[in-house]
Amino acid sequence: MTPTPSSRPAQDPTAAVVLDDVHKAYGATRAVDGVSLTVGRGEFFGLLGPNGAGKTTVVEIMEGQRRADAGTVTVLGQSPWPRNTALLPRLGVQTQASAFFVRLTAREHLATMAALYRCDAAAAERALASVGLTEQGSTRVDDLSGGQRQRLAIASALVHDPELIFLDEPTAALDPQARRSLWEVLRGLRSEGRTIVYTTHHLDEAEALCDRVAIMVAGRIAALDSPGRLIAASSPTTRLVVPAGRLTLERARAIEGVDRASEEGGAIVLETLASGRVLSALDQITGLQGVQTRTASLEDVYLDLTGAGAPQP
Ligand SMILES: Nc1ncnc2c1ncn2[C@@H]1O[C@H](COP(=O)(O)OP(=O)(O)OP(=O)(O)O)[C@@H](O)[C@H]1O
Repeated sequence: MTPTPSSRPAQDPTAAVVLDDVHKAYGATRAVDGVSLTVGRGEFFGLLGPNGAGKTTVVEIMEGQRRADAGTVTVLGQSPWPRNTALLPRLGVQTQASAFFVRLTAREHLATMAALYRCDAAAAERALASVGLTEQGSTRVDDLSGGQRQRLAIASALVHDPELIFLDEPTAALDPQARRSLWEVLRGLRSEGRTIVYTTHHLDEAEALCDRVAIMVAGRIAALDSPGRLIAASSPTTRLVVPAGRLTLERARAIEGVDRASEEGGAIVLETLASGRVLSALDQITGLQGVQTRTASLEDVYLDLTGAGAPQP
């Protein structure tokens, strides 16, 4: 289905998840404070926000691990609470602290997971292949690299072919290469049309992978849309980066059309709403060689929404 840009729940009975005005408090802490959202079938949906924003609590409520204090929660057409055992096999859950049978091989581990879900060994083999671990099938879980273990954790969440998958920071603690290679696995899941709720602190990742993202701040949804639309709707400011030693801050600030100038690692960063005018002034002063234009990213949107007073990781 086509994702809806609105943060209000669509009245779509076939949606994977519909939250309507969901609240959850722990004592005086309003962890979730009126969250409404819809995750469409086949959607790769990102949940972003600083530490303590309420992401985990929202996911736990969707998974049926926690009861919402108020509001309605519908997951695959059903209420996940009280714990709905008919729903559980339809969900796949990967957590940051995934439990493994460490003395088994990757293949044996998945075969055990498959058996727990009453699936056959072919299901384990398919899950192994879908995360690119077939070659490591005979490697003991203990001997897998960090990136391979994360793949195995994802495969464990996929083995029973669930309709809805929750992935919680699967790329946390991976080196940049392993992270990028896991992106390919995630892109593969996306192209298979799986419905995924994806929690991450990596904004580049959310921008690259997610159909839509919800940015949570202090228990509420501060923004919800596709990364592209969020970026397009954000500040129209362009940043021009002039290499070190070419321009003083004072001179930069005097250029007509420059709203703000700052120094970043020796380079001068100019913020402007009139990039054409400023670029031609720069051309006169220092030449344009090496001058970079930085367009807005999801990170800019995120920092705008969460920057002031928000708890930082
Ligand atoms: N079991 C609990 N008891 C009391 N307070 C809790 C509990 N779980 C979470 N909280 C509080 O609720 C708020 C939301 O926490 P939550 O873990 O949902 O946020 P989060 O966005 O997932 O954070 P992180 O990115 O650090 O995982 C925080 O203030 C947290 O301290």
